[in-house]
Formats: sequence, C-alpha cells, structure tokens
Amino acid sequence: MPLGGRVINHILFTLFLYIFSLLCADTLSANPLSTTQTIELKEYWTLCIQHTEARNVECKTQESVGAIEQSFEDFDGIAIYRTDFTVDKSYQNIPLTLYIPHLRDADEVFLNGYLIGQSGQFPPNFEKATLYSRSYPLPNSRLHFGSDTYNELVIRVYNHARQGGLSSGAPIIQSSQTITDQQVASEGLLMLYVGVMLIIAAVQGFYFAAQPQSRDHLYFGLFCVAEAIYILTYSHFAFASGLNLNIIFRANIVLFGLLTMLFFMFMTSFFKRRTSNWFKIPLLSFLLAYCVASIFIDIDLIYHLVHLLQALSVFVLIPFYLYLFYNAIRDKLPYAKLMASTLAAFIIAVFFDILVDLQILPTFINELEGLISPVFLVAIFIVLTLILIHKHWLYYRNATYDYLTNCLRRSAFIERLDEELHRIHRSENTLVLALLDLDHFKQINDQYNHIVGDNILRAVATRTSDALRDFDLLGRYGGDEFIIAAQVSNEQDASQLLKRIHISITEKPVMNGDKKPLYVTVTIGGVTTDPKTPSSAEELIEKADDILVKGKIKQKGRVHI
Ligand SMILES: Nc1nc2c(ncn2[C@@H]2O[C@H](COP(=O)(O)OP(=O)(O)OP(=O)(O)O)[C@@H](O)[C@H]2O)c(=O)[nH]1
Repeated sequence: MPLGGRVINHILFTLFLYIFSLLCADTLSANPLSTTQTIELKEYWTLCIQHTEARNVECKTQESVGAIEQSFEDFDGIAIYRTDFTVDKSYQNIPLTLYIPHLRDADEVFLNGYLIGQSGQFPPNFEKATLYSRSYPLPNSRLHFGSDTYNELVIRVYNHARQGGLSSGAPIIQSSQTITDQQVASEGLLMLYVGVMLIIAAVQGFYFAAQPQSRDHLYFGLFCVAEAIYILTYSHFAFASGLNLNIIFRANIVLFGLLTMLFFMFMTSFFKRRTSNWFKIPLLSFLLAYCVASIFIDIDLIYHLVHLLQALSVFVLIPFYLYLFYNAIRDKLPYAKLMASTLAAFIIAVFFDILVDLQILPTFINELEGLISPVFLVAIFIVLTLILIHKHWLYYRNATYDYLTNCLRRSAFIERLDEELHRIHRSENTLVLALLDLDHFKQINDQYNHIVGDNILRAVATRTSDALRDFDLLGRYGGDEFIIAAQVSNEQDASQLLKRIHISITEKPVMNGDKKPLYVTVTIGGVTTDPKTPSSAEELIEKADDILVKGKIKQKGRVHI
C-alpha cells in the first residue's frame, strides 16, 4: 500500500475511535434521565382519536406511550394523548419544561386545561412541524404541587397523511435549565456540522478550480453544500425563523432528492464508472422529477414520493454502489478499499436512517440513532475529503516529479527554470545550467539488469541533490540524463560546483546488493548566463546540450563548460 494510503488508514482508524467515544458521550447526554432528576410521567396513557370525517371518539389505553398506529390503524385526524403526574413540593421554585422528542405532526399541549404551547398549526392553516423536537415551559402558576395532587397533561396531535403521534417515546419533564442546555448542545453540534460541511465544500471548490477535469471534487463540494442546507432545515434556527413550516418541510424533502442525485454523480465520477445511459438517464430523470414534484405536489401525497425514493435507494442505488465497490476493488483502483469502506459506513448510516424513519426497527435498535449523529457523519466526510485531497496531491506529484528518482520532471523543471531566470536577470546574478549524462549506461543495463540500472539512477539523483543547495533545481531530463540549475557568483564558481557534483557521483561505488560494487562515470556539459543579457530556458538548454554532445565526443567522464 502506498505511504499516503497508510497515513489515511491511520487517520481513519483514529477518527473512528474518536467517533465512537463521542457517540458514547452523545448517547449519554442525549438521555437527560442520566444527568438530572426527571419528573416521572405515568406509564399509562389514554389515547383518544377522532377521524376527520367521523364525529365519534374512540379511546384506548397505552401501556407505554407510542405511535398512534400501535393502537389504531390507518388513522387520519385528531389524536389526544392524556396522562397525569404529580410534582413534589421541592420543585416549587424550579422552572420546569416539558420535552417531546421528534413528533411528526402539528400539536397543542394543555396543562391542567390551559394551552401551554403549540408547534405547527392545525387546519385550516395547516403547518406540519414534523422535523423538530418540542420543549414547552410549564408555568408554575398552572402546576399543582404535592404528592397527592395530580396534574393533567394533554397533547393534541393533528395526524395527517402519515402515521405518527408520540412515536419517538414518552415526553419528559425536567428543569428548564437542563432542557435548554441540552438543546443548545445539540443545536451547537448541528451548526458545527453545517460549518464543517461548508469548509469541506470550499476546499473541494478550490481543488476543482485547480483541476477542472476532476469532477468528483465538484460533485462532492455540491453534495456538502446541499447537506449543510439539509441539516439547517432540522435546526431550531429554521423552526424559529418565521418561515412557513410546510415550506421548510418541502425544502427538506427536495434536498433529500438532490443529495441522492449528487451522491450518485460523485460515486460514478470517483470510481470512473461509465454508467450505461439506459440506467443513468431514467435514474437522473426520476430524481429530477422527484425534486420538482416535491415542490408542487399536494402535501398529503409527499410521503408517497419519499417512500418511492427510499425504495429506489434501498433496492437500486445501494446494490449499484456495492457493485461499484466490488469492481473498484477487483480492478485495484487507487483508494478503492479505503473509499469503499468509508462510503459503505455512510451508506449504512443512510440505510439505518431510512429504517428509523419507516419505524420498522425494534425500539432498542432505535437507541443506536447515534450512528446518524452529526459527529459520525462529519468524521466520514472528513475522511472522504482527505482521500480526495490526497488523490489530487498524488496527481500533482506525478505530474511534477519523476516517479523513479524523485527529481523534477522535464516540463516542471523548465517551468521553474524560467521563473528562476527572471529572478536572476532582475538581480543581475549568474546562473549555471548543466546537463549530466551517464556514460555507457546501456552497457550497465545490458550487463546487469534494469533494476540495477534503476538503482544507479536513484543513487546519482541523491548524490547530485546532496551536492546542491536546497533552492537549486534538479530535474530528470531523459533516460540517463539529469539537468541542474544553480545560482553562482561567476564562471569559476560554476566550474567548481560542477566538479563537486562530478566527484560526489563518481568517487564512491554504488552498492549493488550482493554483487560487486559499481563505479559510474558521468559527462557534464554546462553554461553560465550573462548577468546583463536575458536568456530563455530553451536557449540555455540548447547551449548546454551542444557542449555535452561535443564533450562526449571529445572526452567522456569530464566536466565541460
Ligand atoms: N534502468 C533504466 N534504464 C533506462 C531508463 N531510462 C532509460 N534507460 C536506458 O538508458 C540507456 C541510455 O543509453 P544511451 O543514452 O543511448 O547511451 P549510453 O549507454 O549511456 O552511452 P553514452 O551516453 O554514449 O555513454 C538506454 O539503454 C535506456 O534503455 C530507466 O528509467 N531505467
């Protein structure tokens, strides 16, 4: 595995450790029971329903509070959850708050007959407050204190177009301070997630600008922007923004489609898969139609669309991605395994999210919701970003440096030489440019083998580089030819430098495993610039080449200047 891959693997491993420690912390703090005292609500709740079209009311008792469909099937209308509780006198001076985890519907909450809060709106101005948890302060003046006086809690829910009610568990009552702390913490986490997504998007935008043929940077950047906005739709900031909640809800659903589309484009682009148009065009058309339809479709029907997209993700896209991973690993594409495992973690999280959303998991598994916590997703996105950046860096490196000797490639050398010549001319200094050609190298290759030849090329590069200063230039000009450029004081200084390089290459043998040590000889042809006359890189290289060719004919193994 290349060094970069190993480094990323270590980072990945560390991140996963970090995530799991955070997940544990997250799960603990997500359960307010473990931190401060909670006022127990009765386990038994009465649930009454009234269908939109019918007048009669039906009631059942729930042993532990749950979704409406646990007690009544296919319900559409107003459901009323009722329970009672006592509050000890010691709470008289403590502000208390009722916290309801994620509720799909609009709701109104009554304490001892008084409306204490509502989210969303009931018809006729229906607004669906589906994405948010609720917290309602319980006014002390409305509470009855003492262990023998009961308080009545009623939660009216407008359940419409989808099963719901108190499907995420029972509400809790705690000190307002605790609930606020908790909400600030989770809102802070969301905002951190949004910030990280936007930073990643900016980084990807930068890399895309530097290398426009790499569309994966573009798609991943756009994906992160869409993800940031998607997460914002869940924030309390959106809830309190005054925007119509149905509009935020629709935006959330549209973004879900957009994210699916961008993820598909990113995956096919990263794994360089030319997906058949028979697959791609209908798929992208469907996703586009989904996004447009989510804006205009009647809000009652929107969940049918969502279910369609969820089915497409589970039955078509996830198998397709697994097929991509399989092919990439089989073809040994760069980063295939690492990318596949990171993306697989992300896909599992999304798949899990879909199952939680459809409420088809046993309740205890829902506890694992930390899997889709922002910390987990941020870690995945950071790993993806590192992989993309490393891929870009390798691309840049391979375009700039010679793979075998680690010297500049010819084109990169000429580019840097041009810059250096401008600088040298402005400061009226002198530069020496020299070509180094190994003597009888073909013979070495033929007599030993190419691996020995490669070792010699590497050794020559290292020795030359050691003889130069950090800011001098060293490049590989061709097969067994190297090129250097260095600032010198005058021609004599240049000659001394080239002799020093010559000695450092030839004085010691190159050790050749258990075979005998090999001495190499090299011919060097160099020119110096005139501080008063500007010269181009091409002119200088041509002159040095002339001197080298003539030098090789005249006397090999020497410095000619
Ligand atoms: N091992 C190895 N050989 C290479 C590499 N690139 C080029 N060569 C070989 O380097 C040799 C260059 O030979 P020439 O420049 O023609 O001549 P020479 O044998 O060095 O002879 P003179 O330069 O006239 O002394 C060829 O045999 C190439 O196959 C490489 O990356 N690794």
